[in-house]
Amino acid sequence: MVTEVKQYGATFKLDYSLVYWNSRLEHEHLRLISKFQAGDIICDMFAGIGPFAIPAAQKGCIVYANDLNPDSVRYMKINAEINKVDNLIHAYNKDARKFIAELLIAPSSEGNSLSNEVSSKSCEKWGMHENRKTHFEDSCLTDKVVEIPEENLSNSESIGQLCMKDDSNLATAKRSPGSPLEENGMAECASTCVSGKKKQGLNKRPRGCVSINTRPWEHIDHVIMNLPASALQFLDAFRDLVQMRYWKGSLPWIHCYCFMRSTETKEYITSVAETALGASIQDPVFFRVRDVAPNKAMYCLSFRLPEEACVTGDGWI
Ligand SMILES: C[S@@+](CC[C@H](N)C(=O)[O-])C[C@H]1O[C@@H](n2cnc3c(N)ncnc32)[C@H](O)[C@@H]1O
Repeated sequence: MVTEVKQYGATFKLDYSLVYWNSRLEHEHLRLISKFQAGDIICDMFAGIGPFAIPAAQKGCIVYANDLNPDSVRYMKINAEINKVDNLIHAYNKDARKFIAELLIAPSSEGNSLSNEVSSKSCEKWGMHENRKTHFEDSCLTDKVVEIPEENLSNSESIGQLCMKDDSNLATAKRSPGSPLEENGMAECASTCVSGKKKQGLNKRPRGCVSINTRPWEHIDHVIMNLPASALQFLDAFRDLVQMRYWKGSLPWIHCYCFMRSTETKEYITSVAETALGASIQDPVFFRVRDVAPNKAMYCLSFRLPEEACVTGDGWI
């Protein structure tokens, strides 16, 4: 049965029989999003119909959101449109390991750039249906301008500080022609122009426009992993994935949801995460989300991806 629910000002259309929805997570969605800032690049590996992705995009974040369930992705796209943030959310329907590997894979060689034609094709594939295609093609090949209320830009994110070099050819991603990214159109459309001004149309460039051209293998601010029963095991996907020679700025925060039984400890959960990552975690932060049974609670384990888990040399794996 298709229904509509509201959370923190966003509307979500969904069919309970086809997709996951838990209204008891509303506070947790809000808590995590409160840590994001306009312009942040967010990667949601288990996005469902978008309860993290959509409010994050409403805040002005660029979101790469994935779910294995095609119905979830279908509703996520519908909800992105309903909430008018479809220009900030890039939706994928893949297994989470494949998704993160393809999103973060770095170019095989500098200067091996694909043509605009490839980017355009990728963007066509990204389109939800025919009448959206022009919009996505346009937005991939030119800057996108989105409307963000002034109050969503904090003082530290004044337009001048956020503004980066304009690069409307971001879509010409440096990929080898055989890359799966070419086929799937991943990471091609991250050139987003964020405007603090109200009432700006798509592809119009206002004065004071903020352009964010960072590609996901260069920088991601936060990764969300809300699949509490097994997200810890998915951390192995990050082993040797980020290449430090391409990475700009701090490594991402990973927010990995998990269950903890009363017989288990935070140290034990951390050790499970470290084993999966193949690296030690510095200063893990645990947040108790809710009790799910008398002896079992849901937690969010947050930590910065350790450099030890990344490729630090010049080598290409
Ligand atoms: C607990 S729900 C979380 C959904 C949403 N993030 C939320 O907070 O409500 C987990 C989601 O992970 C998806 N999922 C399960 N296994 C997956 C996998 N291997 N790769 C990607 N997504 C997966 C499910 O379809 C489901 O939508």
